[in-house]
Amino acid sequence: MEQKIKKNDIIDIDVKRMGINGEGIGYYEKLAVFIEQALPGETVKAKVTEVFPNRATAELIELIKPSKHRIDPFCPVYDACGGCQVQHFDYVSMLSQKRDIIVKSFDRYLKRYDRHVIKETIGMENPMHYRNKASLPLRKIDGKNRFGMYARNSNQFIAITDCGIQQPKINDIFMTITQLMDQLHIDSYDPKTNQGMISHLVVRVTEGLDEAQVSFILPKHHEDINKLIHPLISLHPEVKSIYEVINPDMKQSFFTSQSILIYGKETVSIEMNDFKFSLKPDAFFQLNAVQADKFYHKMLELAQITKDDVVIDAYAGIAPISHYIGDKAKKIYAIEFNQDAVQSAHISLQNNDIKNVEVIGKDFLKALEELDEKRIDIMLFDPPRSGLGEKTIEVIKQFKPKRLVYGSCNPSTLAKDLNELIDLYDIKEVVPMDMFPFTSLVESITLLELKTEL
Ligand SMILES: C[S@@+](CC[C@H](N)C(=O)[O-])C[C@H]1O[C@@H](n2cnc3c(N)ncnc32)[C@H](O)[C@@H]1O
Repeated sequence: MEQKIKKNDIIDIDVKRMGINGEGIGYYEKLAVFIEQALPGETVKAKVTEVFPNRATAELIELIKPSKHRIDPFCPVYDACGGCQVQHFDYVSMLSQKRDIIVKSFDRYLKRYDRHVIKETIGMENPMHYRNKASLPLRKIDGKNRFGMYARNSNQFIAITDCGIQQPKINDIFMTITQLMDQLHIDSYDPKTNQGMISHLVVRVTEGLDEAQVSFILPKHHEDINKLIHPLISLHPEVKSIYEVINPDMKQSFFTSQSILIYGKETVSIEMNDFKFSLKPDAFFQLNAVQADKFYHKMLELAQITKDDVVIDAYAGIAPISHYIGDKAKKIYAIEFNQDAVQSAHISLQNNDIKNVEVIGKDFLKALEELDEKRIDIMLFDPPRSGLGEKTIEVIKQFKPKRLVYGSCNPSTLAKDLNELIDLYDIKEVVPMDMFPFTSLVESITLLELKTEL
């Protein structure tokens, strides 16, 4: 079908809602047009950048009628950097947009549901400086090593000096390391020229115990990396753990099996809800600890666990959910396939003297296949963005736990998964949770109860 608009057309358009990537969406002759940085309620002039059969994209060129919720972004490189998507929208309005993104996903993918089950988004009192870990590329620019981010929708490097969503200590450590590299003539690796030494830095800082872990990511081993250790720890004694990670192709994640401890302890410690967690560099830990604590408490509240319940903590990471449940359940199986996370979970459960959790270091489906347990009362899920998927849903239908608590970081896969479960389960409550302020990411927790009439 021929579209009414074509590339480079300039259009005036009313923005109706926000898409999952934080863009404004308006309709031109029924065609959805996605406009970056346009806000719901605005009328804008936009230049069409691409036209596809079912949608178009456009670039905002003028605000004809701005939203009263539009604000000035706090970050000087916000327009270029791809890290945040919604700094131009006031925080409280964005919280209700996050709920709306879930509503729109449910409208699209669920054959039936009651909108009232979706509650208000739980936000942060102070949404700045929440990230406790950053994995950033390095580049040498005008003779100096810099850390940065990639530009929106591209791999163009944008140098930064400070980031308002990272904890200040992370910014300080990045700054110190790049300055030390300048002094010691250690260069950032440049993939275009294949020259230099360090391609990325991963820095994690821990709440409560104020420890830091630094991982240098290098395409190949280099002895000179050791020169950075002593100046770094004398300037930042909180750095308790340093790794050299050899990653020749950067295809998958930063961490590879060649992660070598070059200074200090294998793990750093974080305190949350009176638990002390020990983190290896590649172990998943929620990036926003303040919200993570609320997230786990909410999961626990919705799960309504009793002393007789056998519980599965699926996609467990270092098993924080199992820690929060602790002796409220009869038995908990924490299932996680990342071995760094599994080791961290074992150490943490032992340190916190939690005895009724069995950590199974396997793929979720394999673990359930081998599980010698006839009855599972409650399953708590916290999967990656791809959601549960068909096979996991089959397993749920086979075990039929009385209650499912589903922590999700992707409203689309959540809605698709729920659609496969609603013949067997009632959706009782969906609680959106803002784990990543100033981004368009939406997390939520859903409580499902097995239908009683079945
Ligand atoms: C979103 S994280 C949640 C971790 C944990 N619940 C927390 O709050 O810290 C998802 C975890 O699932 C793990 N994972 C992903 N796919 C898996 C699978 N098929 N089987 C077991 N674990 C898996 C990942 O390694 C990751 O640690």
